[in-house]
Amino acid sequence: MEVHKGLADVVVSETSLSAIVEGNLSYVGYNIDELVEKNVTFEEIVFLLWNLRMPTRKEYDQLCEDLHEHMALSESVVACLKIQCRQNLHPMSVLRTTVSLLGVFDPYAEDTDKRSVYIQAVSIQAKIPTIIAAFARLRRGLDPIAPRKDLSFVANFLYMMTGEEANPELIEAFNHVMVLHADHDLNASTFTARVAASTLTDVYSCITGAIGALKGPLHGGANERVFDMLSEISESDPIDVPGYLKKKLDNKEKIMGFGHRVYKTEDPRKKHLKRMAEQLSKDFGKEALYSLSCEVEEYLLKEKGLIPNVDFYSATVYHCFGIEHDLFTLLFAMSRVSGWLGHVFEQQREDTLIRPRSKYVGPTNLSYTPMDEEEHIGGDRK
Ligand SMILES: CC(=O)SCCNC(=O)CCNC(=O)[C@H](O)C(C)(C)COP(=O)(O)OP(=O)(O)OC[C@H]1O[C@@H](n2cnc3c(N)ncnc32)[C@H](O)[C@@H]1OP(=O)(O)O
Ligand SMILES: O=C([O-])CC(=O)C(=O)O
Repeated sequence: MEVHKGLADVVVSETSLSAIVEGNLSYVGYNIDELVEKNVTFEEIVFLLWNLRMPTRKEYDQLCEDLHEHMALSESVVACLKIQCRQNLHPMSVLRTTVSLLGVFDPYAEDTDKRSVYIQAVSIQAKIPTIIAAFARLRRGLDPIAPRKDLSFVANFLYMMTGEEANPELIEAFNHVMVLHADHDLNASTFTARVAASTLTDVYSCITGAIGALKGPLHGGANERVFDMLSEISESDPIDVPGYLKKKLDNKEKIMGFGHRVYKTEDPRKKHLKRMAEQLSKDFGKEALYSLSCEVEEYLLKEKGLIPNVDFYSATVYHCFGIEHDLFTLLFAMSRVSGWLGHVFEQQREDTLIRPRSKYVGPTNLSYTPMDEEEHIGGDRK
């Protein structure tokens, strides 16, 4: 039995959502560079990933209306968010639990007809920004701000965070970040969502599992750790980028925001995020953070041939948006849920249980001895 550790390079399904070909990333055939350059809205990407084509004006307006209709949180959900404002509970755990809770309050959560599944998906997609913004405010002792029907998905999120309408440049930049994070082949959280969907479980269960997988530091959780690392370097006296990184590499520690299972030369999202990080750091007086990031990138490329992944410059971008660093991965989830849902639909259509094999390497031919008998072979039960 050949073992494919980490399923590296194993193709386990077909998809029409996103493709990584020769270092380029496309969604349903549209290169992300063009989607960013032409300012395609995040709502268009949501439609694209769920329907495998771009919307007509009528379909687009309908999706925006559906999202607006489902953005608000019930009092019960807000009450549960308040309970979760205790220290030491990671915000990604709050998001995971709250999305699961949405299923508890949805009377149609177990329905599997097309319309119900669509409403479940729209409800999850629409409520995630409201959950994040409400939690961010509640834990600071502030009241949540209700979403507005006249604002786009991105503008609404920024508004709910602060109570003020963001300026158009900021909305455009945030929209780019959302577009860039929407889907990415069979990454770990998407795979989690698809494995769950393959058992024909409900949509809330698929997305709850995916959030849990994205939280990990080897996946989406890396963006938060990137910020921790940059802060640690910049707070040290004297600042010694090569010394800091060399020590980590010598200790065989992974540098967060670097390396990728698929990309070995360049992550096509990086150039966009780096450009945004440069611009936003100028706009918000965070140039030192940006130049430190560049120094880290240069050192790791030169010394180890390591390349930044999507999480590296997104940390600087999110920081410039004024987002607290333990919320960074939640912003990733707010975008990626569009891809997860598209993959759940695709997996439901495929209708095949995902169930790989493992190679057994444990002990064999043991003979059972009841625990109360004196002579025991097993250590703990002696
Ligand atoms: C949205 C996302 O999920 S993007 C990824 C976010 N995760 C991170 O940024 C965490 C840091 N990165 C990593 O841990 C890895 O690069 C992963 C998990 C992303 C990919 O891992 P893999 O595909 O398994 O690559 P693998 O671990 O085999 O790396 C190959 C070599 O590069 C090294 N390497 C890879 N990434 C890093 C890193 N970030 N820091 C130091 N060394 C690294 C490995 O140690 C290994 O070296 P070796 O051949 O001398 O043993
Ligand atoms: O594809 C991966 O393994 C990780 C990644 O970059 C993503 O999920 O965006």
